[in-house]
Formats: sequence, C-alpha cells, structure tokens
Amino acid sequence: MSEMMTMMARRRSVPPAGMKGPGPDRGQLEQLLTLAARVPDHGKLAPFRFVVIAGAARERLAEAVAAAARADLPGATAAAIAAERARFTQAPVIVAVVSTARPHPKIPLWEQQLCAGAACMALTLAANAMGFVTSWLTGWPAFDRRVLNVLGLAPHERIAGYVHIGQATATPPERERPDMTQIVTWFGEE
Ligand SMILES: Cc1cc2nc3c(=O)[nH]c(=O)nc-3n(C[C@H](O)[C@H](O)[C@H](O)COP(=O)(O)O)c2cc1C
Repeated sequence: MSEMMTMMARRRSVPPAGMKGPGPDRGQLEQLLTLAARVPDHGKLAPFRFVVIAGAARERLAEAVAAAARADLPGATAAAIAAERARFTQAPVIVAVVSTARPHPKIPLWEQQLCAGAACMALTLAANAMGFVTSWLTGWPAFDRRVLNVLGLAPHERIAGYVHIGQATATPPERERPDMTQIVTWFGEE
C-alpha cells in the first residue's frame, strides 16, 4: 500500500476535546486550503469558500454560540453554556467550509453541495497527511442564522462542515466500519 493508502486505511477523526495545539500555522493553512480547493467541480463554479477561525478569533465565535444558547435555553446551567462555548475553543484551528451553491441553469444545486462536501474531505485528508488530526462536525451552530451571521455567511450560504484541526492527545480506537458485502453490488453478477 502507498503511504496515502495506509493513512486512509487508518484514518480516524479525533474529537476537538481530544486535540491540543499547535495547529497548522498560516503558511500551512494556505497550503491545506489550496489542496482542499482542488476538488472535482462540475461547471468549475467553485461553489465553496473557507472561513478560517484560529487563535483568539475563536473566542468571538464561541461567544456568539454561547449567546445564542443562552437566549434559547434561559434555564441552562453555567456548565451547559460552557459546553456550548467549548465547541469552538478546543481545536487550535477550525475551518468553516461554506457551500455557496446557487441555482444554476445547468449544474444542479445537489452537485454543487456535494462539491463543498468534497472540499471538506479533501481538507481532512490533506491535514491528516500534514500530520494533524481532524474532526468534520456540524451540530446546531452550523444551522443557526445568528451564528452564520457572525461568520459573515450570506443568506444563500450554508455550512458544509466545521473542520477542526489540531494535534492528537490520544489515539482513538478503531470503530466498526460498514460491512462491504452490504454496500457493494457488482452490477451484472447478481
Ligand atoms: C457532514 C458531516 C457532519 C458531521 N457532524 C458531526 C457532528 O456534529 N457531531 C459528531 O459527533 N460527528 C459528526 N460527524 C461525524 C464525524 O465527522 C466522524 O466522521 C465520526 O465521528 C466518525 O469518526 P471517523 O471519521 O473516525 O470514522 C459529521 C460527519 C459529516 C460528514
């Protein structure tokens, strides 16, 4: 197996709570985002963009998330609000991969959205190849307009994923994988 195949065969996400710094620096991030942008793209529309949330800027997003949680859950405990805040303060770097899909005469919206998903996966693999661990997450802050406004998303834009990037504090155990016999059909052989 090539190095890339071995890496993919062992790939596991590490949740942000299991991450520490340092994350990729600016130069490394520029490299990673350039690789992530190199995805198949029907119509060459580049229907995605990246918002990098790193260092102290994470606090601004964490605070917006905490404020939205406080507003929605007036009875929430301080610990519950702290947990919401922590969504964006654990990994040293988070990249919000934004789907910018718009109706197009030839390219279906679905394909444009898949393209943004592909950018999430390309970013994940590139960061893993650079020696970082990752977690592709969404959760309610990916769908909450108050949070999206703080990130500067236009009304038609959506979060394809928050890709958290950092160093692992522990190696996650293997998890069960799909039974290939259940998900692969060899057309013509049935
Ligand atoms: C679009 C998308 C959104 C996801 N959002 C979450 C999430 O909000 N919370 C979560 O625990 N896992 C989420 N996951 C799953 C994790 O990224 C991860 O794949 C999962 O924990 C399994 O681990 P593995 O990547 O090591 O196989 C999401 C995956 C995708 C593709």
